[in-house]
Amino acid sequence: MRVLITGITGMVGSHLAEYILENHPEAEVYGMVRWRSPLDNIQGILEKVTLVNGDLRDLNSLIKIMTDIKPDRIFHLAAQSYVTVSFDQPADTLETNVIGTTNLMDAVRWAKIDPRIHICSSSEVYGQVKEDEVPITEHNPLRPASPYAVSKVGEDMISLQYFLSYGIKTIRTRMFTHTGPRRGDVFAESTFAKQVAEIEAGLKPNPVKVGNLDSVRTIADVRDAVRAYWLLLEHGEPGEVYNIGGEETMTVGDILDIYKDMATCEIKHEVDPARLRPSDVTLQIPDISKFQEVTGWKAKIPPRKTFEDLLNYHRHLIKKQSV
Ligand SMILES: Nc1nc2c(ncn2[C@@H]2O[C@H](COP(=O)(O)OP(=O)(O)O[C@H]3O[C@H](CO)[C@@H](O)[C@H](O)[C@@H]3O)[C@@H](O)[C@H]2O)c(=O)[nH]1
Repeated sequence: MRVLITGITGMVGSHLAEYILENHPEAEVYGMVRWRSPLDNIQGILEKVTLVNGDLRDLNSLIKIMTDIKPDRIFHLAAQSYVTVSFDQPADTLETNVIGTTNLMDAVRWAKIDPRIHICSSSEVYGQVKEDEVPITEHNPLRPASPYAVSKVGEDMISLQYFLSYGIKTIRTRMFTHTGPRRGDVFAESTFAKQVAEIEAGLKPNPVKVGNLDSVRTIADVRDAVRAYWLLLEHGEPGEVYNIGGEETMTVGDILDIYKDMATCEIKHEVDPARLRPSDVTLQIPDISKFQEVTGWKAKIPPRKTFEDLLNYHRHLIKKQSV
């Protein structure tokens, strides 16, 4: 079986590749990279995967990849995934996420192949829900509150349309917050961990800079998330959409408190107005029963362990950089 991962160099893509290599040795893993993608996250598996050059904005490059590899499964993870940046660069976000996904599916049509395709939509498509609208099911209304969220609605819907029009076997997930080692340092729980590690190492003054600490999230570990994605393409129904996420609910402020507790010195914090968004999504609690019924998936790693591993990841990077 040939498996193609777009976004293999990112946090999720790299963990997914490792999961497949370890648990499904019969699979040949291909990863799509842009020529300038940093390969740090996949250093340990470079000899076990085949990298192919491509760009979501370049249809020809995708057609070549599909024709050459003829993947049986595609995990489409590549995206502009940062909400804050999407407010500054909305068109760029829409182009990568919506046009890029459309190109990917057109390439599959052109190559006349019939893979099962995981489309990574997002919990952000539900936007700001009301208190009586949680837990969020797949039937909640879509009220995107950022250009990023709009781009994920577009990606989600175009993938459904390609299934309805052409029978392309897209299976969509709306993943709630997932994190762990290798998480980009722009996201809340990762920037907090990095700043704590820098303060511990004497590289940055106290306090930790923060944005809105009141947002409610559930946390899933990225290593549980990639196992969920594998199960999705094994057991999910083409054309369907599934919520996936963690079960423990907490505020972003609670996450900061966990790091304060783990830190080797006293940590203060301060709100940085630049970290506040024009509109924020402050309540995200998923109902994941549809996905669990189909796959039997259950998270194994508790959030505290996830945060500990993420903090240690940043501590390790800082140590490496200072050598
Ligand atoms: N980034 C960031 N967010 C902060 C900060 N302080 C507080 N926050 C708040 O923390 C919440 C989470 O923000 P992010 O970590 O940037 O993630 P997100 O907006 O929830 O989006 C993430 O999850 C989605 C669902 O899985 C993903 O689709 C998306 O790509 C991203 O990974 C938001 O309410 C944000 O305002 C900070 O210093 N930085």
